[in-house]
Amino acid sequence: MTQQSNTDEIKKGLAGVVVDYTAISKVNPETNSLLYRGYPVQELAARCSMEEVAYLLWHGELPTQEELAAFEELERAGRALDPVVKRVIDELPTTAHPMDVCRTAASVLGARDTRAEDSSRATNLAKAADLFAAMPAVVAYDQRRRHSDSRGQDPIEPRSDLGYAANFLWMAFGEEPAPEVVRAFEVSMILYAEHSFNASTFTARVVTSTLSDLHSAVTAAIGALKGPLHGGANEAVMETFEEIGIDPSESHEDAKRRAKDWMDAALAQKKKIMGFGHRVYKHGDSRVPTMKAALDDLIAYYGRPEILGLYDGLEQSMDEAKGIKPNLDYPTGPAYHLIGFDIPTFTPLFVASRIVGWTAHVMEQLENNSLIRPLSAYNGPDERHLD
Ligand SMILES: CC(=O)SCCNC(=O)CCNC(=O)[C@H](O)C(C)(C)COP(=O)(O)OP(=O)(O)OC[C@H]1O[C@@H](n2cnc3c(N)ncnc32)[C@H](O)[C@@H]1OP(=O)(O)O
Ligand SMILES: O=C([O-])CC(=O)C(=O)O
Repeated sequence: MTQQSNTDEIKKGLAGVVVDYTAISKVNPETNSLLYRGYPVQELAARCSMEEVAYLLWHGELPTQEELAAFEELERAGRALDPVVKRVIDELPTTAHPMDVCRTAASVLGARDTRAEDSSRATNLAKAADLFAAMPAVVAYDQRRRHSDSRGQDPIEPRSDLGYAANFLWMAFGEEPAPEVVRAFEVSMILYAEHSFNASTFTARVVTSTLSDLHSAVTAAIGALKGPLHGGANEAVMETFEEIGIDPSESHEDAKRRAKDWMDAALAQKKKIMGFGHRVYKHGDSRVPTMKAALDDLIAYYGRPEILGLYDGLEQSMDEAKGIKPNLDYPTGPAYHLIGFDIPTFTPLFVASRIVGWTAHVMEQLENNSLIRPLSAYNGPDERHLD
């Protein structure tokens, strides 16, 4: 291959490159749709629990009642914070970003897993279910310890009478959450669970393609999700809201006006606005209407119309100025804020959900593996010699 033909083939950021098949989800920007194993994500979000969706993504079919009961039992049994993970977290400074804490926890759980070198499908399914069950306690405990005095706040014991989403909120806040809040949170978890070959999932597949283990793939994927061009954008959205200023006594219209002014000034300075744009969807993210409806429910439940004013103001002025639409991180940011999570916890919430998609892709990659190793076009100095 000549240098010239090599260069012609370069696709920066792999934009538009199809690298493999997947049967896990279908992102279709033409129809603005997202299917998990063939089911529209909107239908799943309206009718299913997070546990059912996790089962579907891993197994390819929704569980029967018996299969669901068995999976729920397994998930509930694995919720407690691992004592070694707790000790390691306690050694980390409370200034550590919660994504670094999640990444460390995934790595510690891998090092403690006696099945580490077994990558059979049955073992990987068990490892995936364990990680899915374990991560909420990590996220919840880390938020609690960051808001306590130097002795730390004890983790809240999980409740086996609550579903995945309700128990997650219980462990984070120590209060039984209202059904409206649980439902909105569960919808966000379902929407975040899977999205084909996004950057973090591709990272997991690259690691898996070397025949490394599932926990290594998830640990690397967490690192990829952290960046603001990917999962980190949900935190950046809320930082934007805070920069504009949140005033619960303000009307929807006043908040909207201030948000529009902020956006016009930011775009005039050519700033990139987090929570807008997408590599695949160019006419709007298929998941946003469903998450926006969940956000509307939270705004009504908490009585916070000014949040909607900020949301509408930014969205409208971005649309008018550049025609760029919000992505899923745009409605989840204010939704998590209303629920009571602090901003650095937002991307770890994404982790807890996306563990499902990452691990489904780990198993799919192994079913028909080929080492992922693209080529590069060299543009460094010509050959030279030491003399
Ligand atoms: C769950 C998720 O991970 S969803 C993604 C979350 N990430 C964000 O919200 C970060 C903000 N958005 C972005 O940075 C981008 O839209 C990305 C990275 C998501 C997608 O990027 P790409 O497909 O590479 O599009 P690209 O960055 O080339 O943008 C195309 C044009 O739109 C502009 N644009 C895209 N997104 C934005 C944005 N959020 N704010 C301002 N301008 C934008 C670019 O500046 C570029 O303009 P130009 O052609 O005049 O240079
Ligand atoms: O698909 C992408 O590039 C990013 C995204 O929306 C996701 O991972 O959910």
